[in-house]
Amino acid sequence: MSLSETAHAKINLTLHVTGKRTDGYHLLDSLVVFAAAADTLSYLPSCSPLSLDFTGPFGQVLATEATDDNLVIRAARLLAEDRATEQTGRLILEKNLPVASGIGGGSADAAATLRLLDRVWELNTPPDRLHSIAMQLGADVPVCLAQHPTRMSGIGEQLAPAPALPDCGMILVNCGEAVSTPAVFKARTKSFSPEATFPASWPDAKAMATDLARLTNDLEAPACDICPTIRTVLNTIAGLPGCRLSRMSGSGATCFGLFDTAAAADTAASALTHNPTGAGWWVHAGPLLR
Ligand SMILES: C[C@](O)(CO)[C@H](O)COP(=O)(O)OP(=O)(O)OC[C@H]1O[C@@H](n2ccc(N)nc2=O)[C@H](O)[C@@H]1O
Ligand SMILES: Nc1ncnc2c1ncn2[C@@H]1O[C@H](COP(=O)(O)OP(=O)(O)OP(=O)(O)O)[C@@H](O)[C@H]1O
Repeated sequence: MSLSETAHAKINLTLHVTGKRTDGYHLLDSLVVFAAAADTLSYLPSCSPLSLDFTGPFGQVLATEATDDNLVIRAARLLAEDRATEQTGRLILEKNLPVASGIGGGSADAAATLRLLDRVWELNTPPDRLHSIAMQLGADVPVCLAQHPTRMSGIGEQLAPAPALPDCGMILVNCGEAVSTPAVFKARTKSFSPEATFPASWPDAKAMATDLARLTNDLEAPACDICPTIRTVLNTIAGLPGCRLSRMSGSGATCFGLFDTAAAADTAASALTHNPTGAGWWVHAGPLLR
C-alpha cells in the first residue's frame, strides 16, 4: 500500500462570481483544472499520537505557524472524529507550492490527507461523507478530492464534469507576495457575472485559449488593486513566446499562461528565468492534467 499522496495545484481557468449568500460566501462558476506542480504528503505508521513535520522549499513558512491550525492536521482530526477512530501516525508534508497563492495548496493538502488517512487507517468512508468533511475544511477542498478537471459552482460544493480538454502546456508564476482570499473577495467592486457557457470539447490548446479569453477571473482586478505586482506578472507571461492566454488563478497572486504543448511551456519558463523582471519569482512549467 502506498503511504503517500500527491496534492496537485488547483488552477481556476475561469472564475465568475455569480452572486453572494446571506452568510457572506460568494457563489462561483469556475472551470478548475490541476497542474503537475504538487505537494507530497507521506505517512509513517506509528502508535504515537498524530504528528506533522514539514520539508520542501515552502515547509519553513508553515513550520512557523501553529501546527494545530494546519489544514493537514485539521483534516486528520475531522476525519478521525467523524469515523470515531484513533489519531496515530507521523505525517510529513513536502511543501513545494507557495502558500496563500491562489492555487489551493492548503486545500489540496487537506484533500490529500483525507484520501491518505482513509486508506491507511482503513476507514472506507463513503464518498458523500468525505465530500461533506472536505466542505467543512474549505470551499476548495471538495474539488481537490478527485483532482480532475471540473466545473465548480455553488460556493465550491457543486461539482460537474468539465469539457473534454485538449493537450495543453501551462506555466505558473508567483511573485512571492501572499494575498488573503477574504480580502480579495471584499475588494470586489464589479456587479455579478453570468454563468459561463462551454462547448463539450475544444480541438486543441489554441482553440481552448481563444474561447476562454471571452471569460474572466472576476477576482483578478481586485487582487491587482491589493497586489499591483500581479499586473506585472500577467503582462510578463503574456509577452512570453507561444503564450495563448495569461490569467490569474483563484484569489491570486499566482498567474498562469497557456501554451500549445508542455514543451512550449518549458521553453517559455526558461525565457522567464533569464528575464530580470522575474528575478525571485516562483516558476513552474508542465502539462495541464487531463
Ligand atoms: C477563490 C477560490 O480559490 C476559487 O477556487 C476559492 O473559492 C477559495 O477557497 P478556499 O480558500 O478554500 O476558501 P475558504 O477557506 O472556504 O474561505 C476563505 C474566505 O474566502 C471567502 N470565500 C471563499 C469561497 C467562496 N465561495 N466565497 C467566499 O466569499 C470568504 O470570505 C471565506 O471566509
Ligand atoms: N497545508 C497548508 N498549506 C498551505 N497553507 C496552509 C496549510 N494549512 C494551513 N494553511 C493556511 O491557509 C492559508 C491559505 O493557504 P493556501 O496556500 O491554501 O491558499 P490559496 O492557495 O490562496 O488557496 P485558495 O486558492 O484555495 O484560496 C495560508 O495563509 C496558511 O496560513
